[in-house]
Amino acid sequence: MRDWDAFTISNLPISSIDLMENAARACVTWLEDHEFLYSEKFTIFCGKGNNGGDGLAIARLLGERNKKVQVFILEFGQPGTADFQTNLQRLHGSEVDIQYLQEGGDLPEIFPDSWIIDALLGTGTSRPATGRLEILIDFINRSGCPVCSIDLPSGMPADFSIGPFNSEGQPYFPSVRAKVTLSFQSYKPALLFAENAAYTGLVHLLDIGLSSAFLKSTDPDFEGVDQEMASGIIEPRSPFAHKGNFGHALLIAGSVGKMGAALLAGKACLRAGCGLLTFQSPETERSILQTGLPEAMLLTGHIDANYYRSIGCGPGLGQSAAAATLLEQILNEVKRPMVWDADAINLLAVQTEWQKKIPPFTILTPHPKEFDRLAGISINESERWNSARALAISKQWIIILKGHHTLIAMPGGKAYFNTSGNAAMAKGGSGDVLTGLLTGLIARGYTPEKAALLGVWLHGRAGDFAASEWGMESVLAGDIIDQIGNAFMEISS
Ligand SMILES: NC(=O)C1=CN([C@@H]2O[C@H](COP(=O)(O)OP(=O)(O)OC[C@H]3O[C@@H](n4cnc5c(N)ncnc54)[C@H](OP(=O)(O)O)[C@@H]3O)[C@@H](O)[C@H]2O)[C@@H](O)CC1
Ligand SMILES: [K+]
Repeated sequence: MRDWDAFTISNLPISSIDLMENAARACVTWLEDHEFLYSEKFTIFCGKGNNGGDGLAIARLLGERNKKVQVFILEFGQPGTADFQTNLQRLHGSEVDIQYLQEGGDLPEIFPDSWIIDALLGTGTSRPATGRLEILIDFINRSGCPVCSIDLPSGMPADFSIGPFNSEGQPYFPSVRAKVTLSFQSYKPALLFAENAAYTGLVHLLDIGLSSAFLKSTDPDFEGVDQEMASGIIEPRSPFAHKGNFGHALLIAGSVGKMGAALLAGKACLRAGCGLLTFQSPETERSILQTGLPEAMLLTGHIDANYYRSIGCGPGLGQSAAAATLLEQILNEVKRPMVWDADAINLLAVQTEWQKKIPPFTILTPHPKEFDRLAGISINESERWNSARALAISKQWIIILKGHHTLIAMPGGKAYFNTSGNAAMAKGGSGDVLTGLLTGLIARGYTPEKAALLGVWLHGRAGDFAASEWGMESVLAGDIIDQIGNAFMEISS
């Protein structure tokens, strides 16, 4: 982010103070467009870095709109940054009340019915808050006033989880609890971790005019998957092709009582566009599969695994000895990337000698608990993300770590986070849909890397369409499948 700022300042005719003004204006415009400006009073807490400079500029702009504004500047024992000082001078000419908070001094008296603007610390946070800063963060959190944090909730480091949490529920990094966080230009990793969400509140990204040339000139090792990226991956379906051109997928899925998972994966697999689908499932469950998904075939005997263009393993498979034998046979025969999920991953965590047989670029789709079984327990989400990235490199697997912002860690070291999807998808069966979709996309001809990015995006967008039809509480995994077509059409047009 700092490199991006510096690139913009040296390549665009814009100074850092003007960039700060852009940032403050973007915040106030957002506030004007939302309920915040119905409030007449604002209490603004500023540090002495550039985040505090943003707070001072916001104070001036709110003052110009005839709002009642109090500013409290926390003395860190350092002079402010140059842009902080410039904004302090600009503010001195206004009606805004400015007070300084000293180490050891009294806590401030604030308007009880104001909104708090939190501009104590931003991306410069380098360590857990202590002393006066920690006391002030606690004071803000107990004030009962709604809080709007600028760039990041103060105290939250830009790249990490604020946890682990102690027995009283206090995080290792004491942080402001915001109702809304207005962040500049791009997601900081901290804004993506589910365990930080109670502190970030709703996150809104604001465009402050950072140079797009910078993004084109670099290949960041961490990037968001968005509609533009998904549209760039999708390949049109040739009008001259037949079903054999779109690949034959094999799903090793289902066991007694868990055939629903197999069906969900199978339907999603075919919705991904592949030509043919065969299940390897228990013979006794034949009628469920053939009634539930007549488009698919069923295999109960020996598998010639190399016949299939893609293989997905795990949905509803269970962890029986028979399932383990089947997977071991697959591992001994198959040399091309597969998709492994659910019980296949749980078995892999136990049968550690299998791990070296997993073909490179195989996609694994664990949820956090499955991942911890595979890679060891992480103390927080940022550690888990780092662990997933390291495992993807060391094993040459593609790891899709499912979550609110699903992480996609590539064997080459690059990682992506997904920006589609919603909490309505946190229900049984949703993961089976993703596994089927990924298996179908590989059969359809996408490389595993492209299938991972496209599949995760489509799955999330289908979930978004399903949530807008059924509401956040009532989406079923099958509803996600029904919307895969709409998600495809959105990025194909
Ligand atoms: N660059 C630009 O053009 C633009 C930047 N913008 C804004 O700038 C923000 C980044 O500004 P920044 O780099 O000055 O960092 P910021 O977070 O304000 O403070 C760092 C200071 O805090 C200190 N400190 C750290 N941790 C601490 C702790 N626990 N307890 C106590 N002190 C602690 C740290 O001390 P140090 O670690 O060096 O000892 C340093 O003195 C960014 O988030 C955005 O809001 C926008 O205006 C857009 C244009
Ligand atoms: K802040």
